[in-house]
Amino acid sequence: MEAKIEAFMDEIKVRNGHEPEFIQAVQEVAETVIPYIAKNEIYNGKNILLRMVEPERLLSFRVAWVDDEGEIHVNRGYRVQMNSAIGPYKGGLRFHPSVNASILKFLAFEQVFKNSLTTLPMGGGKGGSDFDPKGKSDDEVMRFCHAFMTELCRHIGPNTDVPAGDIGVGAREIGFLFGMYKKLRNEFTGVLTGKGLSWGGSKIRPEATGYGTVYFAQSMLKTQNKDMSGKTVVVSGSGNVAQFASEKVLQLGGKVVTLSDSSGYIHDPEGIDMEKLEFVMDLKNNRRGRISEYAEKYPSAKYFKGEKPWNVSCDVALPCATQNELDGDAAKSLLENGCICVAEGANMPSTPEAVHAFHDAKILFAPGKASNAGGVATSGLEMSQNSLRISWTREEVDERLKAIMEDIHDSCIEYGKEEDGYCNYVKGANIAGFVKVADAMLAQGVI
Ligand SMILES: NC(=O)C1=CN([C@@H]2O[C@H](COP(=O)(O)OP(=O)(O)OC[C@H]3O[C@@H](n4cnc5c(N)ncnc54)[C@H](OP(=O)(O)O)[C@@H]3O)[C@@H](O)[C@H]2O)C=CC1
Ligand SMILES: O=C(O)CCC(=O)C(=O)O
Repeated sequence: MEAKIEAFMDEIKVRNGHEPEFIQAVQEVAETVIPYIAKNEIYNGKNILLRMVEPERLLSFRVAWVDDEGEIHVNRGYRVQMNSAIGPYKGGLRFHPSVNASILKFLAFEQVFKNSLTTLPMGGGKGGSDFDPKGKSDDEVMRFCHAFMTELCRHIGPNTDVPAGDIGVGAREIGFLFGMYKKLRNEFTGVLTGKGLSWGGSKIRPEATGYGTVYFAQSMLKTQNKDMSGKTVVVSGSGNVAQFASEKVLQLGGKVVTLSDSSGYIHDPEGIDMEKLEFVMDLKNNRRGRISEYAEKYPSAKYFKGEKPWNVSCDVALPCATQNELDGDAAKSLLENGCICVAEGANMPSTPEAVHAFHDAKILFAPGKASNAGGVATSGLEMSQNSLRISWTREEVDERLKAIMEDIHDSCIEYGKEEDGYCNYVKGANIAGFVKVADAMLAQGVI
């Protein structure tokens, strides 16, 4: 079996040799799905996985825009339309200077499995740009978003491809993108999710990724007759996912002791309560400041410049910032300090070495494609509400989100439980996500 996986990966490396993040994401899937294919006759000889790793379409385009001083800038825009076997392409847009084809292909590939797990009819895609919104005025961000959409609008639509937010793309950017789409196409449709509540957005969508991650962690803890109450929780990031994961932990009686950004982390041993979290939300969402300001405001906290929070002792860790932010050494440190549960809010935040360490220690570990699927699931609910032209209540959406996260947990258990009773959630998520997409691909023939 190892030789089979190696041969498959050799082929992937030849075609995508300069794309390390994409190769990393494919390797993780190949290790769990290829043995499953081998045992299941219907998938044999169909080259399904080889077809799944090749994007159906990869668009790259110039985005030219003018800054406040009248200077012209050029960025690169992308949309990776990875797989549409079970529904229109669906997945976020990322605006960050690190964005390139490798990062977007890894994200789009993971999105295919994640969207399949939600039980909703959504294919997988991802897009974005190397544009850096940091330090830009609202007018500059608006001009960039408008320029980006003048090209993207030709390739998306409510039944074709429905983008949303990701790193660097929040409510402000979705508004500018939606405005330009509506103007160019002269139609008011659910072409983007994460919209404002007065113009087609869904209640709970802003909260959904963070809340869903904690609901998933709660389901994992339940398998050991434990829950979030009284747990000390280390969170990384301080953006959308980190903020609402922290809020849900607090609501469930846990104690959040860290938050971070790309400059460093804060440790508040007294806990980040709701009032302190509201300060962070205003700092990050309105004033667009740095997390170091938290330690200036609250003397109970210390700021650690240039460091990550994984040395802080905790019961539960929620990496909610970015890919590969938690490496093998960080995993060792978490384990030594008593961590029993890791649920990824970010996409692929744990390196392969970290994942192996968690599995070897047999702690509860959930990969992002399962635990952070609440965001895209609620985007799917936003699409349903747009189609029906109705708006569900907060309670209704939250109940559906909870039910979807429980379903995903059940699927991971179904496909990931090992002989000794340990659940390998990575294996479970990969196989459960694969089966639905592969069956649809088989039914639709070689296209
Ligand atoms: N938004 C959503 O609905 C979903 C998001 N995700 C994933 O969750 C993660 C966070 O996204 P989201 O909260 O929406 O994004 P935001 O832009 O709101 O926040 C991102 C956070 O991560 C930090 N960060 C970004 N890049 C780095 C880096 N290279 N090193 C260290 N810290 C970094 C940012 O710090 P700084 O401000 O300094 O850049 C910020 O605190 C991403 O992996 C995303 O793909 C997954 C599912 C859905
Ligand atoms: O809501 C969406 O469509 C996208 C969410 C997303 O980008 C993700 O799940 O990583």
